[in-house]
Amino acid sequence: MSAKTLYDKIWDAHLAHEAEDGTCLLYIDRHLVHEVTSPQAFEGLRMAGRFVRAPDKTIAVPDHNVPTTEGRENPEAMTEDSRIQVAALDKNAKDFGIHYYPVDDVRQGIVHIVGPEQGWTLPGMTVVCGDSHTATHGAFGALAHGIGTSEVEHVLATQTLIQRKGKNMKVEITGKLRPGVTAKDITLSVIGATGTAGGTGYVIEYCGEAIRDLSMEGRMTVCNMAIEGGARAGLIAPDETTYQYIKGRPHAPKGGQWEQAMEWWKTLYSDDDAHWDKVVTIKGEEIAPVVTWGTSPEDVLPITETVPTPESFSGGKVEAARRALDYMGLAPGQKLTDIEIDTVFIGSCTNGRIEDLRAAAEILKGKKVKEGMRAMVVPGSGLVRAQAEEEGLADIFREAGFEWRLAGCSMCLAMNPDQLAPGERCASTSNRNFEGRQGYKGRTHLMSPAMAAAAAVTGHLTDVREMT
Ligand SMILES: CC(C)[C@H](C(=O)O)[C@@H](O)C(=O)O
Ligand code: SF4
Repeated sequence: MSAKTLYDKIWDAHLAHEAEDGTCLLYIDRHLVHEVTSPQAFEGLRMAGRFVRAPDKTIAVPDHNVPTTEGRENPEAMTEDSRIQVAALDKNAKDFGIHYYPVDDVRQGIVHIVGPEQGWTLPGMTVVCGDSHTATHGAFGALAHGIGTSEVEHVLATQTLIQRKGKNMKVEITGKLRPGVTAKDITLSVIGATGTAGGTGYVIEYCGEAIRDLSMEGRMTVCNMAIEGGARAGLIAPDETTYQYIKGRPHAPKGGQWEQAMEWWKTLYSDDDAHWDKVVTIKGEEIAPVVTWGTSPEDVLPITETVPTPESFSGGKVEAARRALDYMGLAPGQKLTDIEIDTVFIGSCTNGRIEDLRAAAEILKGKKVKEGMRAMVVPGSGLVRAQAEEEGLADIFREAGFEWRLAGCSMCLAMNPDQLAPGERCASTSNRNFEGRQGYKGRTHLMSPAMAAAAAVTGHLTDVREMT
């Protein structure tokens, strides 16, 4: 048998059919559903008189539209569009008998945080969700594809997905990270190096010592942004860290089933002589705490740098950079640490997990946010929130002047009440800095939770290494 990558192995184990032209039918183990991309899919089923093929493998949770303030169960708290989408998910979950975490359930949260937390996401699985950041689940060594609404309907009805096989790309992060450098800096630096199209057509497997050293939270942060690098999915081979995280979670296998699962999980690695279509290697020691300066996740630089001149780029990127600087209200040559901010958002499926909150609280302990700063922490799930309260993190945030919110996508995207006003500038732990992403004419700088906390205190983008 020829050598295989981890991607090849999971793919082959789920291949139900391959047509002559290479179109394949993959069996899907887990289907995660949120309120934005599912209403038409369920409507399609209803109109065709079909049902959900595997309701036990289908898990729904509202996250994008939900307000993050107290009293949010009240329909009045939402815009009409949001209300309709959330009400549709409520009804569809009940009508079709799928697993559901409604807005008043402590387990509710961002779909990509809830899935792993509840033990739905397991190594070697195929996972889909009508959401581009499904890549997050790849941190468990699961093949996780973001899909569109028509595909959501197809998976609901058949538990299969039509796909073509992607190419294999290896991203190796060697050695150790330096102090102050986190998973977010890894994933942003990879995109900085490869560009937002660098992964197009590929499934990326992240490996190397710096990846192995990451917690599951950190690995999820890395895989979450595989999609921003253009890849179809991101993967990390499971190991002891993975098994420890999974063990005992509500839907994780137990007893004999655990042993059986482990037999399969232990085979989930890329063979030494497997073929890679593309390889990128980055030295862990050379990664710095980074921030984005522009309107694409690839517009990333170490915090010690200055805003680039558009002419320093080539091709179409010259004009793109000019436009980005204009939108961001920045001047070439300006020190990144001189950029003043008025808003801080800590949360999202990239950085809304307990470890992220711990890292931010560590910086904020005994400090106050800069006067006039609007700073909020939005835990990625109700359980993350509860744990943070138990650990005393919520008190640290509140005492520092942060708002302590309920779980949801929140200010990661402008689909709910948490938004930037035109011209506002945000230090954000989310994953996208596109024009208008956090609100019309809002300006976003992406960074790690520790860096965002540091900026909240000083009022400008800050090198977290100077905050101790
Ligand atoms: C709303 C949803 C379809 C979208 C996605 O696919 O990623 C959102 O989660 C995002 O992050 O932009
Ligand atoms: S937190 Fe942001 S990136 Fe993640 S699913 Fe929600 S909107 Fe998308």
